[in-house]
Amino acid sequence: EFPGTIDLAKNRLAALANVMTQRACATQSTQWNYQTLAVSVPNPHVAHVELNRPEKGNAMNLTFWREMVECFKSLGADGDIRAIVVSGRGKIFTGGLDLVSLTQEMPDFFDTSKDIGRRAKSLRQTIEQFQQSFTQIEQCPQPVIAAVHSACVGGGVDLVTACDVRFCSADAYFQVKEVDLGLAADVGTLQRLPKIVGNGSFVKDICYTARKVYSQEALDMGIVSRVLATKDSCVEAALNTAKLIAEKSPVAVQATKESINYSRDHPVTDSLNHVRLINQCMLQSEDVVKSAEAMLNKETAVYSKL
Ligand SMILES: CC/C=C\C=C\CC(=O)SCCNC(=O)CCNC(=O)[C@H](O)C(C)(C)COP(=O)(O)OP(=O)(O)OC[C@H]1O[C@@H](n2cnc3c(N)ncnc32)[C@H](O)[C@@H]1OP(=O)(O)O
Repeated sequence: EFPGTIDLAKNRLAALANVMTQRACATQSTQWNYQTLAVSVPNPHVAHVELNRPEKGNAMNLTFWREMVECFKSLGADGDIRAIVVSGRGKIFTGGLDLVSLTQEMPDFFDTSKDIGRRAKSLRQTIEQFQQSFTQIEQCPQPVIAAVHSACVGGGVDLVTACDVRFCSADAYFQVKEVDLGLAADVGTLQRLPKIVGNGSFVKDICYTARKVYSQEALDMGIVSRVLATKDSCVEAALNTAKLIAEKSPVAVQATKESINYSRDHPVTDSLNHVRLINQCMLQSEDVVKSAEAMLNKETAVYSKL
């Protein structure tokens, strides 16, 4: 009877909902304060982690290695976050291990006055800590999407191989650069890349030669699943994919990540048993009923915080 009044009320409610969503996103993003990473929540339930040393080519110093663990532990434990995008600020995605910090912040590496056994032990601990920086991405329950532009060198390849999904821009290249520095890659590439691309000859080709793999070859060989024209369109595509994931049941998505990752490292029979154990719990989730009802009623299901 009062169509004008009803429309007005509807518009006000929509505006209010919009403001509340923006406030929720802003409140969430203030809890992550880092020197080498910028974390924001551009869409509800979606976190965007940007490597944030653009003036240093997002090179990985000691602070970065520590903050990656803190950041992904914190995001992983956040029941409001359902998908995460990782990209790099500035001209390049990352130049990898900070070669300046290697000499300035990690003097133990080169201190020949110390006993070899003690130096080796200290180095082993450092490598383990650095490995954890990227293993934390794999262990975080939410899917992580890498959006790579321009150079992704050394530690950058270690980082993106720990992510669940990789997109890149047309100008991107991947370089397993370690042999050029006289070392074997040791923070994940040699372990994860063969399982991503499934072509041992290609993996050894690029790891022995440190040659650059440009976007088209990266797509052909399965390092990435999409190539976008520019950095901006690449980040946008990653955020859109994250948004799509965030609309699904977080129970279903996180169990899916856990099962795929487990199956990568175990025989099929063990993996089938593993998913049985997950689903004997998760099939009882309210999300299953909600999803079925929404499907039958041609509605969109809304899932509660995990
Ligand atoms: C326990 C071990 C754990 C991990 C091990 C990881 C191994 C590796 O990561 S090996 C790879 C090491 N990285 C490199 O060898 C790359 C060195 N950088 C470059 O070759 C180039 O910078 C580039 C990545 C090709 C980018 O070139 P360009 O686009 O021309 O930019 P630049 O002007 O060169 O760089 C801008 C700015 O960033 C600094 N920078 C870039 N990468 C690094 C780095 N890896 N370490 C320290 N600094 C880096 C570069 O010096 C520039 O800074 P200025 O102050 O302007 O000089």
